[in-house]
Amino acid sequence: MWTLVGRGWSHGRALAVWAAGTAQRGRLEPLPTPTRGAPAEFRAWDRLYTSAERKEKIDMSRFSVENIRNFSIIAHVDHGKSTLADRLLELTGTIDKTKNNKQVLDKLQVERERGITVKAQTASLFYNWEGKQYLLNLIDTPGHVDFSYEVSRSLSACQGVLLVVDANEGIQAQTVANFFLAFEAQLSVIPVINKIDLKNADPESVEKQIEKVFDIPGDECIKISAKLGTNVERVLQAVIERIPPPKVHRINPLRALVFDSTFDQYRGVIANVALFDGVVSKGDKIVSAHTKKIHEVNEVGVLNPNEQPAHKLYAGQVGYLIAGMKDVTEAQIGDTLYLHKQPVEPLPGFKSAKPMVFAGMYPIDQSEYNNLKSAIEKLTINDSSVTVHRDSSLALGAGWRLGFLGLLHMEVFNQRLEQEYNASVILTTPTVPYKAVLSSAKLIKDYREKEITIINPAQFPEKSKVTEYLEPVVLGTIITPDEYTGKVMMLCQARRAVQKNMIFIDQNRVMLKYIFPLNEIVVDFYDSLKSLSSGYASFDYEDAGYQTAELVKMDILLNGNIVEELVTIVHKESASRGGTERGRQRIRSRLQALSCQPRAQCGAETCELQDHDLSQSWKLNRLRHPGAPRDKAHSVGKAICERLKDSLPRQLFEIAIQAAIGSKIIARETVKAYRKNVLAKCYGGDITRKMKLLKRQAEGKKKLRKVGNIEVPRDAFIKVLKTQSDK
Ligand SMILES: Nc1nc2c(ncn2[C@@H]2O[C@H](COP(=O)(O)OP(=O)(O)OP(=O)(O)O)[C@@H](O)[C@H]2O)c(=O)[nH]1
Repeated sequence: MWTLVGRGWSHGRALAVWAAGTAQRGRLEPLPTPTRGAPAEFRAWDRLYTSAERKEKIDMSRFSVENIRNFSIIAHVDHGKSTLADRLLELTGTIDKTKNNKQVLDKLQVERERGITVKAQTASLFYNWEGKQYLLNLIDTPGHVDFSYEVSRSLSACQGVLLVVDANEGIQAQTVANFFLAFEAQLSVIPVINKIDLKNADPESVEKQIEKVFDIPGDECIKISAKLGTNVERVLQAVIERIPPPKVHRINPLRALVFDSTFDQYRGVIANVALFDGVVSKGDKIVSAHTKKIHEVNEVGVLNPNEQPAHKLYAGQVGYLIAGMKDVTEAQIGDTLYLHKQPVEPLPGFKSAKPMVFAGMYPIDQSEYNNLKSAIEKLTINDSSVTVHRDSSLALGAGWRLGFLGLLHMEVFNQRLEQEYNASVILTTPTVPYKAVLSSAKLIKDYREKEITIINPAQFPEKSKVTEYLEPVVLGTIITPDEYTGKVMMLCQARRAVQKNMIFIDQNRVMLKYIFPLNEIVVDFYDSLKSLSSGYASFDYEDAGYQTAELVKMDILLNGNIVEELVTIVHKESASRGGTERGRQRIRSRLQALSCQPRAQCGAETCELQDHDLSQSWKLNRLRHPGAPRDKAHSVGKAICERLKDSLPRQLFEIAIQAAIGSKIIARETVKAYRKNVLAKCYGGDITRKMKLLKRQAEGKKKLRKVGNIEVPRDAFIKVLKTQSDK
């Protein structure tokens, strides 16, 4: 069905509109799989017009509160949430059943390219069962730890969840984290064991794991294959039977929670709302509890899964609302909306997301500053977990320091800026938020606080100004097959982690809990864990506050000039100063446990330590291998110099890359100069003439080296810290 037909639309007119839209926006957004049989290209055109112009409004009053179920699908990465959502959309007739329905709710280009969900998506399904028509509001959530904020927000609009677990992989770290989010929100949990069609599927043992870890009786698990559609109908029935309807009152004044929002450049903010009380319709004057600003509602509706305008939205329902909000301050996620002159007690809202990594973001060209500013503002409406502070750098000009929930989140945000807003940026080295406790009353007065948070390493205060430094820590959960436990523990110790707990979740799978310094896991811990466990171990973490740490600022210099954007804060391990006898004793006993000898006595070509990140096991290394890096700062400095060397293009002059702590150089690499063959034209000839030419070339290079501007490529900053492929 092509919705433009019958409304005075001709193919020609539609084409003109398409052309205008394309020219204005530069390109069309990637499209979800066409629904209701519409050709993909036509679905693009209909985005240019308000939903009201092209669709009949639906009457939502036919769904009484008792016939509404609001639920999320939660799971570990790749356990099949979006595939299950596809089947539920098909079963309820929301989309046509075609072979092309693959992760229909993953609408963003970045989601399609990376094959992961990064943004929670809502879909309202209409389903007839036992003679009653039900409204099932489904929210498909991301699985990756960086996007768990999306999960917790989605849960606020729900009364239950489908907890999907892969029948082959079993319970993984994000399964545990997501279960506890739902449990703490007191939601009904329906365990769904997916992928039973796989050859190695073992649904019975996964059932036992669910019983043991979550205390849910095994017979409550529904075993399905989302891919083949096996038993998916039972999931819908369980949603109706086991998830309670929302507890709301339609006769009370309006109380709507904004749990998500997106930005449309033609219509402004589209707020996703869950109505806890009352009714809302077009023309209503609503007030934001946060800004107290009054807005007139232009459109309300449900997502089916595309926008479907409705006459009204009623308490208990989940839908969208457009009210002419144009900027980020007017569209706060967690805000409560109420009717003008009918104030209500605001809903609790959400804990704001706590950024885990910060990085500087600058326009490639300063003339692009305003465009980039507006793009960042619009994208932060779509992704409220990003924090933005203004910043500037000598080399890169005016920009911002942005806070993200992890490195993947940072990369996805960057990719979305490029794909959705055509904005290219320079991103600087990511860092975690350290703290420093200031030592003197004068400093405290200057900074206006005793404890400052350092989100830019260039502003790291010297040791003389502080009484102590603090680093952020997280509580990490690792689930691994038992055979890898030893290696996993070694890796954790090398990352300065402290073990808190260890339990067997079945005969051969272990769940480990560690307190990690955030800095140790944020970049490549996950990759190391995956590689040492042949991909079987999974990892999730949550904030656990701060701990005292010995930190030092490490500068990176290119031909003697500090690259401010690459300044790094590193942990200075006690052993760098030789360590204590107790420390050395502990290391010896660890070596003993590994049946390994210290230093030169270790004759093994490969030993257990070498299977994982050797540079991180520096303490043990030093004891075993003479010449191993002396401390953490040395190994980090060396690694940064090496990676920078790989990403810097050769120039006409030599480039010295150095890592320094204060005035002490701790690592050095050299990028050799291109060498023009100045002797090419000398056929035979006098040796003194050749020497003269070579001398002149050397002098020229010396001069060039002094004035030469070393260009650091845009992606070099990320490459410097990130050695391996995407998480
Ligand atoms: N064999 C089999 N494969 C499945 C099944 N369900 C999902 N898959 C596959 O598993 C992969 C991941 O599926 P998704 O639905 O994207 O998983 P997800 O949990 O939504 O992933 P994220 O949103 O990135 O966390 C895809 O390749 C699916 O085709 C199933 O029942 N059987």
